[in-house]
Amino acid sequence: MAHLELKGLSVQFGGLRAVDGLDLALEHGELRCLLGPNGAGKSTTLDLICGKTEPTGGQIIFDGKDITHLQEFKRARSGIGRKFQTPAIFRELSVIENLELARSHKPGVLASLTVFRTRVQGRLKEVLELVELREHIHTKAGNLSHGQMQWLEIAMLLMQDARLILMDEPTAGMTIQETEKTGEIFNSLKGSHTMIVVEHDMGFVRQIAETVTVMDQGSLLAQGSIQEVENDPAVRAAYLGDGGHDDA
Ligand SMILES: Nc1ncnc2c1ncn2[C@@H]1O[C@H](COP(=O)(O)OP(=O)(O)OP(=O)(O)O)[C@@H](O)[C@H]1O
Repeated sequence: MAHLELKGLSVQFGGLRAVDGLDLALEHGELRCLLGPNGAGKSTTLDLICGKTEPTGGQIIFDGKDITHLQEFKRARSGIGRKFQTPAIFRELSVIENLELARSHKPGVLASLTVFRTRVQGRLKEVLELVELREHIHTKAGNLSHGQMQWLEIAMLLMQDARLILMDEPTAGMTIQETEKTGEIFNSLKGSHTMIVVEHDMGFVRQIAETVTVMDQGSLLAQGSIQEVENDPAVRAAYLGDGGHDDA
């Protein structure tokens, strides 16, 4: 059974079909890169999956359940995490306080300020090591580098037990080293977390890609391995190639 399935998913804004009959299926633990020209409907697709936008047609099935009209907070509770370009971190709190707050919002865990005294062990330790913030637990989030802030937000989603993580241009504004580290983080989440990554940086896509889906004008244009997609004439015409987006 697919972890996430979109069936004929559509949304119309006035006369514009931003997402138009999109079919997509992701296996458990799969990392899917979502590519396409500006305005193709990629961010809107993520908005539809996390419940920020209500579809005008089609279905969203997550973990075998129809969540098409489920409220956004209930989707978050059921394990769908969304990372936006501007990280949703508390800049005045330390790294560890941000992570403890994220954990305390997990269903079934009582929110309590005493959690701030929790020792760095178990899942928290694992997550801190994954995002290389173990040495920065007492640093104010607002004083972290741009890349570290993005990783902290990913860590927060992991502490909330997000099992499907939706990411919109996660490497925007990152240095080459930060981008590479982000790729390593994503690669190590493969298998245990299902991810959709909207990305324009083709070098980064090559670092992390398994299956790539290309959208154009709200619909699926092509799907396959990075090589298949890069050699597809329709993709080259709409997105890559001359005047396109091959910035690798
Ligand atoms: N809330 C909204 N109301 C009206 N139009 C919208 C809304 N959200 C998105 N759109 C339009 O829907 C289309 C798809 O936008 P979307 O942001 O999903 O594209 P995208 O593929 O993510 O593009 P980019 O790569 O530039 O981020 C665009 O034409 C956009 O202007």
